[in-house]
Amino acid sequence: MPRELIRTDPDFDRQFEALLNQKRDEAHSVRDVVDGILSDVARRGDAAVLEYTARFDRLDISAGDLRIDAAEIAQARAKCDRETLDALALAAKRIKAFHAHQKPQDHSYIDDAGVRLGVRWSAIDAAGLYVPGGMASYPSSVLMNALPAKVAGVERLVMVVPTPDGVINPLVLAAADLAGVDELYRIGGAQAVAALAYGTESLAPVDKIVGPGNAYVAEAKRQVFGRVGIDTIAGPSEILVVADGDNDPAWIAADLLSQAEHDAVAQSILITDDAAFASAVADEIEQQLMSLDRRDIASASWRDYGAMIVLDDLMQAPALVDRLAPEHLELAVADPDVLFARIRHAGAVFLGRYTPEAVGDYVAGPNHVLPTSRAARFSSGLSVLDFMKRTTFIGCDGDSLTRIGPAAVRLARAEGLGAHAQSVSIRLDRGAGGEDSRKQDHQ
Ligand SMILES: NC(=O)c1ccc[n+]([C@@H]2O[C@H](COP(=O)([O-])OP(=O)(O)OC[C@H]3O[C@@H](n4cnc5c(N)ncnc54)[C@H](O)[C@@H]3O)[C@@H](O)[C@H]2O)c1
Ligand SMILES: N[C@H](CO)Cc1c[nH]c[nH+]1
Ligand SMILES: [Zn+2]
Repeated sequence: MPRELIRTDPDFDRQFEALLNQKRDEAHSVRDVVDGILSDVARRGDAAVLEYTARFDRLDISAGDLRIDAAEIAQARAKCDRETLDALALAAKRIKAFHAHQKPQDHSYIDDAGVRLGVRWSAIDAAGLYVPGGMASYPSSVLMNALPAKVAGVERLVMVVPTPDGVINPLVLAAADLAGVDELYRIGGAQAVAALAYGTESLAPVDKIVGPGNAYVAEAKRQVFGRVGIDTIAGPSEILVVADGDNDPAWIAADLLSQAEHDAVAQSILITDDAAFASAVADEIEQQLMSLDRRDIASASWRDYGAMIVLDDLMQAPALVDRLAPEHLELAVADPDVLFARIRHAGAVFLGRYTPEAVGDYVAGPNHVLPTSRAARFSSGLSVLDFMKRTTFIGCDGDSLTRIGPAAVRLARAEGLGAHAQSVSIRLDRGAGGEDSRKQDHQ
């Protein structure tokens, strides 16, 4: 049974704290296993990747088969039905349009001292896109990973996806083709993250690795950070639904199960102000589980990590939501904006009874690669900005250096860094601001 927390219970605060501290994806064993895989791939390259692929994905191949070639992609595309390809194209169009709005502008200005200052944005050269594939296949995650990178202007898009038993959903390859992925490899887990970070004989390293995945993938990204960039840690899925008693319990049950079915360590939480509604949702979940294909996964997730929280008043919800900082937050109430205005920490918010989280997983437009495990307190979902970085620039002429340079000299001396002081003062001493220096200014 999932946890039940009642606001009026004297033990509520302790129980809520325990819910917050429940660990789903940070087991020590995962950390050590990943550490071993990363160092092995760094040392032995393809040979190690092939061994782990045989062990974890039951796929015995040679190095020449790691990459998925254009012919296999074309064959896969041909196997997809027209309606599904059309749905994929609609999703791609909407995702691209939303992300196009995120493209940042360069800017520069000349300040009061006459110094030219600014910021220039540029794309990273090569991005590694992790598309999960262990327990389900995610064509939608191909689009969510690749399209922001394309909008940003990344030149080399390298996608990895595990193919358990050698099986791959053709729509995953069709999505990669549609999104303009440059290289595809049939590998997953920590070994794929290692290959992207360190490079192997078959795969040149990338600059940044993005994308969701299970606990092994999330931990591998944590461990390679620094050698390469990473996006947020998007681990096992989560949903928090804030719902009043006017909802249909079947709708809310379906929403909670939509994320529970991702992973036995996914988490679904209901917050309501109506105890009878909470128990109707719980009954409905048991009903719906019976006919769900992925009932084993979903019921394990609901049993072990599910929770129902009953409050006296839904206006108590925002403070709890902010502490939970969920990946997805549904506000299934008549006027969601009242609660939304009071909430700051959530990866993505779904407003009103007619916005199920699943519409955001596929076609709404915003990214579904979102921070999990309370990382929404300090990070955001995948965006165009994850594939770009800023370079600042500074341009002094003789006059402006004369204005701000003396303070730099003084601070450099205060830090005991004589060469720093000298590199500024030498220019001031030789007449910055004077006739000769001005001739070379701003060329
Ligand atoms: N947050 C998001 O945006 C988002 C989006 C989609 C999916 N997800 C999440 O991604 C996850 C996908 O997980 P998945 O398992 O289906 O696919 P996955 O591709 O993340 O993981 C599969 C890989 O895990 C590795 N692995 C499995 N067991 C292992 C073990 N015992 N030791 C070492 N490595 C092992 C294997 O290498 C395997 O190839 C789910 O948790 C789902 O909720 C999150
Ligand atoms: N809900 C997942 C993110 O947690 C994304 C996804 C892809 N397909 C279905 N769902
Ligand atoms: Zn989902």
